[in-house]
Amino acid sequence: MAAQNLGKQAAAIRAITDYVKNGQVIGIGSGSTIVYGVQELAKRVKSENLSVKCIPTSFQAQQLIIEHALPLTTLEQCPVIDVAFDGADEIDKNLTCIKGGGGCLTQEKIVAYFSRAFVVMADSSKRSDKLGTTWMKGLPIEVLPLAYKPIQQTIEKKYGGNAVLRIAQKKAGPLVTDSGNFILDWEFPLEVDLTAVANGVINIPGVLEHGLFVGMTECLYLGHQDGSVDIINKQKY
Ligand SMILES: O=C(CO)[C@H](O)[C@H](O)COP(=O)(O)O
Repeated sequence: MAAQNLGKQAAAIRAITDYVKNGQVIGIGSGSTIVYGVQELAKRVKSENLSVKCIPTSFQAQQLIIEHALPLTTLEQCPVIDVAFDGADEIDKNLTCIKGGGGCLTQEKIVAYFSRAFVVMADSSKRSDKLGTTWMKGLPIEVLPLAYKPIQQTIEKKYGGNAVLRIAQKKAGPLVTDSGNFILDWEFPLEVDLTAVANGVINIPGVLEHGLFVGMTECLYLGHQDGSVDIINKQKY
């Protein structure tokens, strides 16, 4: 297994071990790290005969839940989630995350927000002293397709940087999210107050969500390639 994947797996196993309890409603994030989390969850559900319900944050997450024969539910049926697990693209010391590298940020943020605990699992390469220095692909912003151009121009004019329309792979044209929208990856100037700007960006009509998760993470599990895991709680900061 690649070194980075060892870190992802170690973090995911430890997070699932610590947080999952019988009877919980569990949010399932998206990306490659959560795959290890779902594998571990399925193992525990089987071996301990746990009764849980899972809420997906994407089509990928829904498929993972189904493939592992875990019970699938919806926010309509279970509007309060006990714990949501997800990966991240970059995380700073305040446990603020950039998410959305996989294009699922809006559903991910909804599920995280309505969870009693939002737990991030990541390999150690995701840790950063300053957001934007290890994840160089920009802050993902989900927008309504009809408004992408004026939103792009407004962000660049008002806040600087480049808001790049994410292009699909193996399909001509832009990437279309699970909710039928476009993503602008905003390569922001490092000197901006990212939280303040993200709060401004969200008020532009046609912007649905951005991938900055501020004050949401209860606990970060950061896995290293030797199998060790740092557990970093919100209270530490
Ligand atoms: O935000 C996400 C998807 O929208 C993912 O959680 C993020 O991209 C991390 O992915 P990975 O676990 O593959 O590193």
